[in-house]
Amino acid sequence: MALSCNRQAGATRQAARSSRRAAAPRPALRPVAVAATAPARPAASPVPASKLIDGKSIADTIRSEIAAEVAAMKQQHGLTPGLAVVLVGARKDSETYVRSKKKACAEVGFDSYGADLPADATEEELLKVVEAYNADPRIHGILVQLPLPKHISEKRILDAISIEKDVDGFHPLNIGALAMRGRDPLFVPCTPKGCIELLERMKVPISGRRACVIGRSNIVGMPAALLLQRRDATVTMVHSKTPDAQRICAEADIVIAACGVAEMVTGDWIKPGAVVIDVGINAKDDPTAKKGYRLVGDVEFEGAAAKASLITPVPGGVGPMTIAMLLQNTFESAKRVAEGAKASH
Ligand SMILES: NC(=O)C1=CN([C@@H]2O[C@H](COP(=O)(O)OP(=O)(O)OC[C@H]3O[C@@H](n4cnc5c(N)ncnc54)[C@H](OP(=O)(O)O)[C@@H]3O)[C@@H](O)[C@H]2O)C=CC1
Ligand SMILES: Nc1nc(=O)c2c([nH]1)NC[C@@H]1CN(c3ccc(C(=O)N[C@@H](CCC(=O)O)C(=O)O)cc3)C=[N+]21
Ligand SMILES: [Mg+2]
Repeated sequence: MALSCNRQAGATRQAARSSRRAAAPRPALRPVAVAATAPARPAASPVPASKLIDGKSIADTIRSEIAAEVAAMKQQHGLTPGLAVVLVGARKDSETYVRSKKKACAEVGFDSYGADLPADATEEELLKVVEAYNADPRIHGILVQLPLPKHISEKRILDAISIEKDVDGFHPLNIGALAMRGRDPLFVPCTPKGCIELLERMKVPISGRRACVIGRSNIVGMPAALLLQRRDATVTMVHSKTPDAQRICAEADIVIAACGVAEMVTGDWIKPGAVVIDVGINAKDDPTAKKGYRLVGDVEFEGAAAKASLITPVPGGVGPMTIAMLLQNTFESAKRVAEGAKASH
């Protein structure tokens, strides 16, 4: 097992890289010249920019807001938020996500800690790591990257994470509070929280609207539906046993697609003018792409965009928001410590 911390060389290197990036001049907004040489999207795409929800750019804004708050926290309280990311095994996609989470931490000024366990690590070994992080005052958030290898009980591991450090928001006590009126969870799961944040920043009204959530997983669909309901939407969840999912979806003003089936939601599923949030991340073979594949969502983008008033792209939609919300949750956790606030459950 390798326990590591990026405080020294890693953090400095990342900070240097991010400040270089921040210093790089942005191209001036000159529509005529720009449009003539470099259209914002490929010319083949009929989707106008005014329909796009730019998750990447909204996430960048949130990250710079957090960076400023972290600097103030360091000054006022001498406290640096710390996030621990635990990876078991070596799935390529998980390694990529964990890397981008640690990089995002460094860029906003957090310390990040990591444990990389081999794929054959035992449940007991993983529990020991979680317990060490629960007890470590430098750490305000613990994320155990999912999925875990089959021989380890996700339930047992997620239940072991201290709810005060459960920045993924997956602990049953946090989910339970999310489901109940008059209660507030300590943390809301990052991906659904990011979906709502996109709707709010785009000024999409939620109260009184019909919403359809496609998928009911513990980490995306179910908490997304709870969040919409808390904002007074009338929510229908559809799943793999729903016979008429398309008809139900076509009545919705807001669609959150999280079914894990590439491009399943076509234009026929979308009511004219609806707002479409595509959570899906799927690799699709594409011989013209550098890696031989490209990422597509659970929504067939161009067909759905033709009907929608607003739509998130993949990549560049919900994904970057998930990471921004993870940073936000970790910051909030550190702030509770800084302010000595007792966790309210
Ligand atoms: N952008 C991001 O930050 C993140 C993206 N993702 C992506 O979001 C998607 C969903 O992830 P996750 O929730 O973990 O996936 P899961 O596989 O855990 O859940 C998928 C859900 O979709 C339902 N479903 C499957 N097939 C259909 C169908 N044909 N019609 C209707 N519903 C269906 C399933 O139904 P049932 O319950 O009956 O099995 C299940 O509830 C994936 O593409 C994943 O890669 C996930 C996490 C974060
Ligand atoms: N404990 C835990 N918490 C998670 O939050 C969690 C997890 N396990 N397991 C896997 C899923 C998936 N997930 C994503 C995060 C960021 C992007 C993301 O940044 N996507 C970019 C592109 C990424 C790329 O290019 O590969 C985008 O959509 O633009 C995607 C997916 C978090 N998850
Ligand atoms: Mg899953």
